[in-house]
Amino acid sequence: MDLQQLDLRPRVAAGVRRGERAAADVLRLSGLELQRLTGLSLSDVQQLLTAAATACRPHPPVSAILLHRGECLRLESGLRLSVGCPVLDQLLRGGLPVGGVTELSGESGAGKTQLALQLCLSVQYPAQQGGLDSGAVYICTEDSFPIRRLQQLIREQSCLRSDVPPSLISTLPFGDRVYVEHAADLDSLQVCLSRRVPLLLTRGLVRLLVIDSVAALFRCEFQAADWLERTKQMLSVSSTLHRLSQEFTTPVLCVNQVTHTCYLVSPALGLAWANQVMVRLMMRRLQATVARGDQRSALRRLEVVFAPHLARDGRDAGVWREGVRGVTD
Ligand SMILES: Nc1ncnc2c1ncn2[C@@H]1O[C@H](COP(=O)(O)OP(=O)(O)OP(=O)(O)O)[C@@H](O)[C@H]1O
Repeated sequence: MDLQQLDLRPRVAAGVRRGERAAADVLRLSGLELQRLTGLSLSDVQQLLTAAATACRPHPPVSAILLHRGECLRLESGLRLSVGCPVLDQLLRGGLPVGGVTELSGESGAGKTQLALQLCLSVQYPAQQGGLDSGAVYICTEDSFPIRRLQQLIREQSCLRSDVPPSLISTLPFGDRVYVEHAADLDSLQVCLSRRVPLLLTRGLVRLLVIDSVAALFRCEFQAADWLERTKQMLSVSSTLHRLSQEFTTPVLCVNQVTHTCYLVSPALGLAWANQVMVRLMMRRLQATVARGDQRSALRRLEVVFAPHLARDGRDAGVWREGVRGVTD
């Protein structure tokens, strides 16, 4: 934000021109430093600081009455994006939280991509059906986007979502509202997150951001000795994701891989990344199989590893033609 754009008294504006600082820089300086740089009095510096702080604040303050009337979506902590399956929604108390980063980790073939695709369709339903009435942006980092599987999931929506009137399902342009991006390295990811994704969010075209997978980028770009740079880049990506999620009340889903150490399977990227996610889910592929009609599936288990609002728990599930569904008996 340019300080010249602020609504300032002429004397203060003249002082600002002498100081040649941006609004964010001004807030990092003490009152005395600002007085020295601008030649302004203490009360003028106070006015300058108030104007700069107001300009830098991303959201206006919210009063209790606005919250009570439900007029501030951004602060409604209860808002969730349904997974599209009542059993899994029950585990997640309604689905993914809209403000924060959710990580879904698991071994190859566990079904992470299947669940992520399902969320890209679920987000398109109206709020009454657990959606957010908008599209999704899906950033692939390693594999190409599974377009044929997405088409199959779209065809099978009426089977998965028997709770939704078929007339509504047939009117939703599912395929048109999944925006696919490819980011093969960290620079492309940052460009995508800082330019293209905010455009889609600002225009209201998407209300879900998926990165599949986040580990791939950090695994291939850094050697063990580059841990400091790797951590810096990881924090930079995660802070961008948090900002987008908070600013646009949008759930962010990061698919992550796992590392095997002795007999332990743990999510990749270590503690530095673990501290950046709000909800960590883990999907496991078990030995047993389950049947449903004419279909068979390897049994999966979706577990909550940590979340501020959820207990550690899990549900069994299967991956079917129509998508991922919890198994109840
Ligand atoms: N059309 C389908 N019908 C039924 N099950 C399917 C279908 N397509 C994929 N699956 C199941 O999903 C599994 C693949 O899941 P998915 O691609 O989500 O794995 P992943 O956890 O993302 O693995 P990776 O980390 O390797 O990408 C397959 O092994 C299969 O069991």
